[in-house]
Amino acid sequence: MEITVVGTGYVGLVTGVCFAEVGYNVTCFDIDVNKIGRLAEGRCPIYEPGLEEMLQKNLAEGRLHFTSDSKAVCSKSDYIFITVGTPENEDGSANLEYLEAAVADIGANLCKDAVIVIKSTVPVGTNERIYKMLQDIIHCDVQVKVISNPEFLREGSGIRDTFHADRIVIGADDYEAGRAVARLYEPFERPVVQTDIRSAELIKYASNAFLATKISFINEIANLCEHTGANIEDVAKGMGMDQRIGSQFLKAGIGYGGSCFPKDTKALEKMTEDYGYDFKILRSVIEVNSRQKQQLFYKAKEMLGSLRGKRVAVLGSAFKPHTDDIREAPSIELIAQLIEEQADISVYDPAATEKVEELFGSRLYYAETVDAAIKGADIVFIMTEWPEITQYDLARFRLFMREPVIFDGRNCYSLVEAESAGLTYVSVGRMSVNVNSYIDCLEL
Ligand SMILES: NC(=O)c1ccc[n+]([C@@H]2O[C@H](COP(=O)([O-])OP(=O)(O)OC[C@H]3O[C@@H](n4cnc5c(N)ncnc54)[C@H](O)[C@@H]3O)[C@@H](O)[C@H]2O)c1
Ligand SMILES: O=c1ccn([C@@H]2O[C@H](COP(=O)(O)OP(=O)(O)O[C@H]3O[C@H](CO)[C@@H](O)[C@H](O)[C@H]3O)[C@@H](O)[C@H]2O)c(=O)[nH]1
Repeated sequence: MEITVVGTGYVGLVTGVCFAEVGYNVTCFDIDVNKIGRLAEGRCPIYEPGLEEMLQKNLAEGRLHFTSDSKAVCSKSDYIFITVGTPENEDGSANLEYLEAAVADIGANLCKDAVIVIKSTVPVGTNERIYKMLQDIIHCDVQVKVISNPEFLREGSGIRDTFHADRIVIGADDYEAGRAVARLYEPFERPVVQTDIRSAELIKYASNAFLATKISFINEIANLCEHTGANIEDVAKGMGMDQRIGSQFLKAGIGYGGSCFPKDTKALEKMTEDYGYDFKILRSVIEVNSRQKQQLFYKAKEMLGSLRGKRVAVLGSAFKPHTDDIREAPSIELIAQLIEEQADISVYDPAATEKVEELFGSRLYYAETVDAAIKGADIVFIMTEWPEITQYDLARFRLFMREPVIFDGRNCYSLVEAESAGLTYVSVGRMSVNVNSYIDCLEL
């Protein structure tokens, strides 16, 4: 059995490495020749716990291969998993140009029967369109099937999520072809949901939009806590213990970021618009998130006035811990606002510094430790709950900062500990200082 994975981003690499780990012969293909060169040497281009070790093991054992020659993979593959990016167009719709280019390449080179499995997140109807596209391109006498198999892994826990997936979703209009893909997943021993192809495509968007809704909902409740004096952590705990609600994705903060929720909620909104439907909840979820992302900045302005010339340390820039991904990270928007304010900015992140530097260059100071980032700072913004930050000794803020003022977007510390460490500490949905009026100054 020969499996090809097209695209070596997060999804492609984790998929390829995990299929190899359970015993398949896997070839990963990418148009990025440099990336393929590094991968073939066992060097992982992304920060993903456990991935590099598993990659090296499967390379050494001969089950995992990397190539930038699409002709070679198309001539031997039984299953071709497409995992290329589907980023956001300017109007919010999903950009399918990478997917179409990958399909055109496969179609032009395919010379044996194959099942094409689309793992990329794509709008409803795309798999059917891809099938038609392949019918037009393929010139050899081969049979091709197109199956939808959306991916649900999270960055930072991709390998664990693959081996412990809650479900594997397979969408197929050809039932037997769908079963064949389901059988590929048998070594993982996870539940499979097989549906028609359009339902599978929508399961992916609906799942992400629902999780984003939970986050925006709890962030709204957190904002209400700040008006009423309730404590968001107690409220979320009390809500989450109801099994119908569930405790996950009820952590209030500075809004969701990353390469999926922001773009997928917008793509779903655009898709519904195109069908002439007004998805009111989804529109609000997106609006609430964009307001939430600006919250800390406005809290700081409300409390301190102009930030011009202030020394500001931003702790954490990845969109969440255990990844170096900064796509749509709330920290990036904050840093841009701080630059506009002419603040003097230092940034610390244990994994994402290189990517932040690519964006902002010499406009920031890139610290290698929390100590170095906060030294001499007037204000700290906590943007990512890395263990290095949540477990930081609070006494050191007093030691290194002038008059420590901490704006914590991830509720990393207990109010009591922050107070006894002598910090002016502002978090989300927990009334440590009077910030009742800041919401009024948000004009979005
Ligand atoms: N990142 C995640 O955690 C995650 C989780 C679930 C689903 N998804 C979805 O999976 C898809 C991929 O996401 P990602 O974050 O892994 O993407 P990515 O941007 O990290 O990687 C995409 C890869 O595809 C390669 N590529 C582009 N065009 C190609 C072509 N024609 N042929 C071969 N390779 C090509 C790029 O060089 C790149 O290496 C998206 O649709 C995304 O929405 C992502
Ligand atoms: O209670 C919570 C949970 C998450 N977040 C934020 O939400 C964003 C997304 O987090 P998470 O879902 O853990 O990360 P992703 O890697 O983006 O994974 C999501 O997006 C992927 C791509 O579609 C899907 O495959 C996953 O199932 C889905 O969880 C991050 O900014 C988190 O800080 C919160 O603010 N509060």
